[in-house]
Amino acid sequence: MPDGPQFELGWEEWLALPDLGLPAIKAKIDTGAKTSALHASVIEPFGPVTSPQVRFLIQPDPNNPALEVTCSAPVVDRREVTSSNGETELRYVIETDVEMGGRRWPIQLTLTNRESMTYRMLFGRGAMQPDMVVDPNESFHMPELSYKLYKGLPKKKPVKRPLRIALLTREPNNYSSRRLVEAARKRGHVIETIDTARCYMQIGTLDPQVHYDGQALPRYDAVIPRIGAKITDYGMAVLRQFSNTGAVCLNEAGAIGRSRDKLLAQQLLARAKIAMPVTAFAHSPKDTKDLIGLVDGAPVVLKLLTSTQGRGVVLAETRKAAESLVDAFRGLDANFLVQEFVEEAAGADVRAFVIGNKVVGAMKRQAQKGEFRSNLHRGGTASSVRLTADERETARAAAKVLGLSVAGVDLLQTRDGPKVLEVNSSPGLEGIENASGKDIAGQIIEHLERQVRPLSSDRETTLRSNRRINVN
Ligand SMILES: Nc1ncnc2c1ncn2[C@@H]1O[C@H](COP(=O)(O)OP(=O)(O)OP(=O)(O)O)[C@@H](O)[C@H]1O
Ligand SMILES: [Mg+2]
Ligand SMILES: [Mg+2]
Repeated sequence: MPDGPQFELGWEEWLALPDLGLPAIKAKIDTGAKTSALHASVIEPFGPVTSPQVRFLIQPDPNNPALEVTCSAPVVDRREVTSSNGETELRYVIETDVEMGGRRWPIQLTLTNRESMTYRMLFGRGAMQPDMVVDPNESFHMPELSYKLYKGLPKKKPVKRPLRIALLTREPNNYSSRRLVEAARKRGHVIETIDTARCYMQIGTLDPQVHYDGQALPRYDAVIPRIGAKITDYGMAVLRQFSNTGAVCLNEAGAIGRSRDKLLAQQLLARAKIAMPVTAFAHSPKDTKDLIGLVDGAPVVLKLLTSTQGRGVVLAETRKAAESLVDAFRGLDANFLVQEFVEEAAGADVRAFVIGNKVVGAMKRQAQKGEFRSNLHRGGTASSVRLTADERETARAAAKVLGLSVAGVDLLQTRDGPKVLEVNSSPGLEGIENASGKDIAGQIIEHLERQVRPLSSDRETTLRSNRRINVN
């Protein structure tokens, strides 16, 4: 440690990033991290090959998402960074000045758009000067700043203009795709249908692109993912690449992944105290009896994890039947879950359609006589329904926990209130539009319009150029 007076930091500090136009940021000081990180969104590269830049959006105040600042900075690198939750991400690295306690010096920052971080900035040891020490018991050793410093900065409004939208789907002609295309065109946007499975990409460039049929796709303002269960993993990779190009994704790849992994989704919902039917999973065949006991014995519902449209969902009325079914599924090497049978739902469930933290429509599906599965593909019928406040709140919360901005939340109506069956990240539009009589496709496009940021003039340069920059 150097002699002389030390520059002592607490474990959280206010600082400024003047070159980015950020007069006040609350940062977590983290000597366990080498690299510093800034929580940004809508990260997009621009500028000439010789001096690449990146533009991004910052919401400095975690409690005021309406406060947004658009920043730009020179890119010095792209780097693989593993964050504290273990996920590895390819991030832009920028260099900019930091100001703290009357000092100003250049630091390197990576840009990440992980959702919901309490601190907008992580100040790592790589950014610390030789005489700096950190007192883990103290907060705010440096002079306190305030978000009030942002007052007077010009406000950015979402601009009404024709958007360039990509609809990622393998089924361009189904009802949902046709309605989304129609709704986008009606509102003056340009929308192209793109087959997810035909997209390919080169990873690790400063200028991410998605290729299709021998050509680089243009930059889209927004992408609507309608990713089928069969290509979830590849579809998520394609979507992440689109996100890297600066496109707004209607649902993020991570959120789609969380909802598709039924075990993970159930665990996340349970952790958020969202009511669900009692559910159990096991891996070893030795635990069959105990597994059925965990959900209180027969009758139970067994579900193949790869099931869709009700096909892999069976009711075992007796314990014996449940045991033989479990054994049969095991013999087929199938992954499945065992769930308490909610008899009073009486063959009905409720689909709540969530867009941007609001339930915009709902329908009740009733199974045909002698059937407990209400799926429309199994002969169920749909009708419009008015949800209770509890049902609306449960649906909204379930979508939020998984990070989905558009979701179809399926609920069973039980004696103890609504219980979540599952959350769909690409909910179909046909049943809900017909039953509710609402223009759900139009509302989805309207939601996208609110998410897309205004263009600045130099964005046009990026649109035209087809350059590719290798960092190494
Ligand atoms: N625990 C339960 N108790 C009573 N009824 C149930 C239960 N689980 C499912 N059902 C009925 O069976 C139907 C199908 O179940 P579920 O939605 O879980 O599977 P799925 O439709 O095959 O999956 P996906 O919706 O992903 O295609 C539900 O819509 C509901 O009507
Ligand atoms: Mg279902
Ligand atoms: Mg589903």
